[in-house]
Amino acid sequence: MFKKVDDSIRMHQEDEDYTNPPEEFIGLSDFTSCGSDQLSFRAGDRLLVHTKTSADWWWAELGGLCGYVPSSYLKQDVEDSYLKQGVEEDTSEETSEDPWQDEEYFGSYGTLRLQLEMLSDRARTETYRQVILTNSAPLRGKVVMDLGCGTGVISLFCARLAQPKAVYAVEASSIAEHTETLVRQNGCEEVVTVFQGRAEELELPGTVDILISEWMGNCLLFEFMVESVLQARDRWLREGGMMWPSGASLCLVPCQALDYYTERMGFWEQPYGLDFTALQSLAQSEFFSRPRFSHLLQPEDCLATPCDVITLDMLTLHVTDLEKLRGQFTFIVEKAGTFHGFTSWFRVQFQSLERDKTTLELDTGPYSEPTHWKQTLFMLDGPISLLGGETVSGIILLHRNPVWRRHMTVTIQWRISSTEETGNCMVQTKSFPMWR
Ligand SMILES: N=C(N)NCC[C@H]1O[C@@H](n2cnc3c(N)ncnc32)[C@H](O)[C@@H]1O
Repeated sequence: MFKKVDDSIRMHQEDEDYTNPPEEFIGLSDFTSCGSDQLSFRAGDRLLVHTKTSADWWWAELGGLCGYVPSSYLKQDVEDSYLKQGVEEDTSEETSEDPWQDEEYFGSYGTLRLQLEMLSDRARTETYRQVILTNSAPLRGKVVMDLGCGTGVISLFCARLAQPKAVYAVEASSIAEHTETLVRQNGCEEVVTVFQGRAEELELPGTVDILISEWMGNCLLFEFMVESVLQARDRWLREGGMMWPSGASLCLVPCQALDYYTERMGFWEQPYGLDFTALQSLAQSEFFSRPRFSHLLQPEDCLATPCDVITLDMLTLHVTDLEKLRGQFTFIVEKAGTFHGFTSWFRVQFQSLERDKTTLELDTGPYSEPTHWKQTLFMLDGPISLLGGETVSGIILLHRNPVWRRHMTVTIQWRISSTEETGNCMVQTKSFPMWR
């Protein structure tokens, strides 16, 4: 909860534009402050927003306290604002927004562009093929659900490389209309049945022995398709059945990102001999306030040994666990360099159907063959020079958006302490909306 006013905050209040009276907003969900200048509130609280400092963070007041609040957690007080503007209250628009954005989401997956990107990802697709191939014997006679099958490639692997009793290929986007044809053209129609629709809404012929899905998004969870997988597990996976992937880990490392920093920030130093540094604060807000997807981290830019910060067991994970996931880290900086930010990626494991057989893994990190996800970069506001030997420790919070259910905010809190550090070192924190 925000308590003291330090210089930046005081400067901010002096900037207050008093010609614009504060607007009243209502909290859509609880928000717990992740930094000393943020303001916690509960769903239903009525906050006064004084300044919309940026698209994502607003300066607000509640009960005499002020602080930054995430704009995506607030809803205009329709009664109040419409009355002020004398606008006829029309909630139809407000309620028509689908929090899952399914039309846009499944619309994009109905295009070959995304399906091609996933199929062209050799490391991804070959891993799933190897999982089927190495488990072909125990797959005999089993019933498999392939959730989000897309073109059906995993289902076809099952039918062609093993002898399952049945494969239920479930796909909500319009690509499913073509999947039926692909199943027939590859002679798998006896085994593979395509079900077009959202997995949550479908009736399957019965329970399944294995639930296989390629559900992972950037930073592991973006899109939150994992919720659909867990719902399907709870409804269709038989007791003792197998989840593929069986486990998932989110990995993190402090890193250099000099090329990206130079390209987006350094550029303004002297373009064409001119001084454009006045644009650098805007550049920081525009380029560094959100994660950068598809960042290709070079191994030599890792400043420490990466670590798993969040680990999920797909058999025991609950949908409610997805609201807030927390991990912690302690990195020992292994070489001198510039700390530009943190990079994250994920690994997923496929436990063998046969006891004590090898667990296969898909690692999307910088030390493995690149995948279409690449990695996700979280840039600090400003680079920090490190000598080597320092400790970078802290926590990472994945806070699912209570309104936009495929989105989340990643908050990283860290402190840098060096061996000769005396007294308390500063704890830094930064929140990155992904994307709302
Ligand atoms: N990040 C990913 N791996 N995305 C793959 C998503 C694939 O699964 C499909 N899909 C996602 N959620 C669902 C669902 N609840 N039901 C059926 N298909 C789904 C989607 O249309 C696409 O073909």
